[in-house]
Amino acid sequence: MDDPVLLTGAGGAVGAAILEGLEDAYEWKLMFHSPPAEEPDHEYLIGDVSSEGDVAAAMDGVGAVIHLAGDPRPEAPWDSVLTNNIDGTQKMYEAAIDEGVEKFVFASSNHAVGAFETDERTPEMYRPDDQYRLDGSELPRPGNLYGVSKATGEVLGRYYHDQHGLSVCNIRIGNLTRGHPPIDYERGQAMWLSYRDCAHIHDCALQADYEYEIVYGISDNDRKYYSIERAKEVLGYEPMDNSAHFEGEERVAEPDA
Ligand SMILES: NC(=O)C1=CN([C@@H]2O[C@H](COP(=O)(O)OP(=O)(O)OC[C@H]3O[C@@H](n4cnc5c(N)ncnc54)[C@H](O)[C@@H]3O)[C@@H](O)[C@H]2O)C=CC1
Ligand SMILES: O=C1O[C@H](COP(=O)(O)O)[C@@H](O)[C@H](O)[C@H]1O
Repeated sequence: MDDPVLLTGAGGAVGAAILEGLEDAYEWKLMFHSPPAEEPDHEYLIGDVSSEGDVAAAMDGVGAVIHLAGDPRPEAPWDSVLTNNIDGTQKMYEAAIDEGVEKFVFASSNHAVGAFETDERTPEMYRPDDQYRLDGSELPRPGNLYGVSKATGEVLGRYYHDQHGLSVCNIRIGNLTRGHPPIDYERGQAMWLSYRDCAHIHDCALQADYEYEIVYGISDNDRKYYSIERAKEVLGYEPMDNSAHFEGEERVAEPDA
């Protein structure tokens, strides 16, 4: 990727994981919602993804996009997800088409399919011996309006890919936590995404060749109900981490060589 990569939501947790892992791998153009506490080492701008003018300025001169900006709260109200997540993502796609961007990586979420976790399936589906898997080919099944907004972002990508040909990768991110998996939270351990695996899967999504993809962004956890086979096959994703390698905050096993 020779042209700069636009990273929206650069000031957030996922943005931090990506920048920590891939700081020198790309020429970054960062978009923040409010001024960052420290002066970034990369080109940046302040803007709102629901503003056509801000988005056009952000997109100017970039060859690829990682779109993270939005309201990440599972309990977010409709007004917020409508503006920040749905309208913001549609404006990002329009501007990407106008700019001739090649690749668009969208931060989707486990909550786009949260309602597959029925009373009958849980908590067994969170456990290592359970064989239930979602693989990205299933229809969205959100359990909240935030999940609806993420499913809508995926469908917007489908539309802009089919009509305009840009490559789109939707990463249904699990639960990103720094340093160790969530503690005393089986669901979170089953969908843990470590910081370095987060950076790696986004790197893969910038490098690989594909048309339109939906993949799960989790580490290679023994507990899992999301298949990572599609991410491995299409993107070349090779996760390093596994929530089973931790007891609480402490790492008790190393990744397989
Ligand atoms: N952290 C996680 O485990 C997961 C995150 N995601 C998704 O990844 C993305 C990033 O999430 P996090 O970094 O955790 O959230 P975060 O809240 O730490 O970062 C989101 C960033 O987007 C910015 N933002 C919000 N609305 C904006 C707008 N209208 N215009 C411009 N910027 C705006 C915020 O200022 C913030 O810096 C979100 O889209 C979220 O839905 C999906 C699944 C799991
Ligand atoms: O999409 C997201 O998912 C993670 C995990 O969901 P949770 O309901 O198990 O906490 C969430 O932490 C994050 O805020 C959200 O953006």
